[in-house]
Amino acid sequence: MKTEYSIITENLTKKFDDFTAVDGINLKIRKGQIYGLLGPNGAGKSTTIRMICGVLTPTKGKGEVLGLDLYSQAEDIRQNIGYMSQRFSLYEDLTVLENLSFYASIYSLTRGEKKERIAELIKMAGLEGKEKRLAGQLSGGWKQRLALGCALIHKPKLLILDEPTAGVDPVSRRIFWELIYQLANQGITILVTTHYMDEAESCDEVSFIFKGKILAKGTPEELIESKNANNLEDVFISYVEEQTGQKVKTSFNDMRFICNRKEGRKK
Ligand SMILES: Nc1ncnc2c1ncn2[C@@H]1O[C@H](COP(=O)(O)OP(=O)(O)OP(=O)(O)O)[C@@H](O)[C@H]1O
Repeated sequence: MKTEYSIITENLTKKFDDFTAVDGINLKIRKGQIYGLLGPNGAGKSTTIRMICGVLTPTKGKGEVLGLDLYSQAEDIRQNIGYMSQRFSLYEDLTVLENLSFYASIYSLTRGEKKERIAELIKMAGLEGKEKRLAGQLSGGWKQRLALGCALIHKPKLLILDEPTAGVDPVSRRIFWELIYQLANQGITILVTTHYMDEAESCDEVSFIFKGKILAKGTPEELIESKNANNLEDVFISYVEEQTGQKVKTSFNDMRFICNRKEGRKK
């Protein structure tokens, strides 16, 4: 498989007993790309990610991550990627510094490397002055950036983010995405799942997953054009409607209109 790609999967499939959660997924993610996986709840995004991270063995198909085989080199994959889940994987009763230090030990950084890297990451995450705060006492946005720092401690070339901005405020989301851009500009490949369509539009390429299958993939511009839509949210809804045969009743604009009318009636 070619080395210009950080992730390649062919017919990647995962079954849980008789249920097929991921059904023949083909991905080619170039080095340095920000790649988004989109899809409704239960579509199979996290299961796909867990296979790519080397924590879940596929039922069928093949794949390479950073040139490493998904089956025979899963442990090497786990060591070489950065992973951040929506639950942030922090130790809430440890301080900011202790969390970073803990992750540095897991990846066997030397004492010198550890000190230097932790200082870099504290700065990157804007956590200066908060080093001695317990992670559990940080607000959502700070926790999120600390978790990102922990995921980057060993300078991974591939960063995998599973709904990293779920539950954080809009300002924190923007700050987080600025960091993501900076990392991509440094050549780090980023695979991210999100339910936020503004975030999806910030990706270089995206795939829509529905019931374990990829329905469409391309740049956000290509997908918007292909459906003659105004934005990725409308494209997403259009695919869901096609697949379920059910019309999603109203756009947000229509809803605002309906609410205004109701307000009007009350007066
Ligand atoms: N360990 C498991 N055993 C059985 N079924 C599972 C398991 N893990 C996931 N599933 C099922 O596989 C399907 C896909 O789940 P997955 O978590 O990958 O979806 P998702 O797209 O990440 O959803 P969300 O957006 O809600 O996080 C779901 O129906 C889920 O219930």
